[in-house]
Amino acid sequence: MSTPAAAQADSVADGAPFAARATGLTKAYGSGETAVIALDAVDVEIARGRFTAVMGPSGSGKSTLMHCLAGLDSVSAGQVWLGTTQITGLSERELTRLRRDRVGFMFQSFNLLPTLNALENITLPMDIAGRKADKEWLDRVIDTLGLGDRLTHRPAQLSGGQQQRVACARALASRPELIFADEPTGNLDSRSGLEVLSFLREAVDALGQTVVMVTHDPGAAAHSDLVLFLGDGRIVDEMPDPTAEAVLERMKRFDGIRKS
Ligand SMILES: Nc1ncnc2c1ncn2[C@@H]1O[C@H](COP(=O)(O)OP(=O)(O)OP(=O)(O)O)[C@@H](O)[C@H]1O
Repeated sequence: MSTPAAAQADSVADGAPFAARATGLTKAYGSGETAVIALDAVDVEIARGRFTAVMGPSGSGKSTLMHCLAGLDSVSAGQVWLGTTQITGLSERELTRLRRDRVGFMFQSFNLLPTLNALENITLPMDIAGRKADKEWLDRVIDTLGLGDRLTHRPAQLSGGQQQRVACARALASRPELIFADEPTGNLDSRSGLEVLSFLREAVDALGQTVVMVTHDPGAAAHSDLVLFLGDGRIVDEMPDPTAEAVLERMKRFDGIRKS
């Protein structure tokens, strides 16, 4: 979403005021009478250098929105841009390259490789792409995430919170334009979850990254700058500078609609 502050913070390599943008984004699964409209003509702008949370009831289209914005899923209608690049219409090969070069992902399951140590896991996507890490940036990410003394540990030797921090460092390592996090605290105890949220916040505030996070947790959403609320495949509300209480109250209104 555009705000004056976000517009000012726009120091973008490719000159686009938004990290991602969609217009008329529609996604249908199946066809005919059994078709499910997961996203219904959504217009959305993800401000650069900001932390955006996406919330809404189960089945409201949160993951679908994230997947379509990240070029992980095709759209049925509408346009999606990453920076100034229109990604709708790109070939699968072009999309793979774009995701690899410009997008970072964090999922609920950390997807770390058990035989590699923390540092090897962090640099794996770049190693696969044949790219050299920017050492200064990598050191800063590792330092910010407090992983300096854990780099030679394998995932089994790390706590859940530490593993998720490694996954966070992996998403940040190539300095992507945009990081998508899908329930990044879903599998963590509350202390580790809080740690990861603080680091995502830090990635935005100290490192200037852009983060989009799907979550069910009002406490997690309270770490963001802006919450987008999805209902039945549409963006039905938004809340700048959210608090956990205000988000919870807003979510209750979805329950009220369902029960009435
Ligand atoms: N591959 C698929 N095939 C058919 N329908 C799908 C598929 N993926 C999602 N859907 C449907 O699209 C709608 C939106 O799903 P989506 O996973 O985006 O919701 P969500 O808000 O992320 O839900 P949750 O909070 O439960 O993860 C749902 O009705 C879902 O059943």
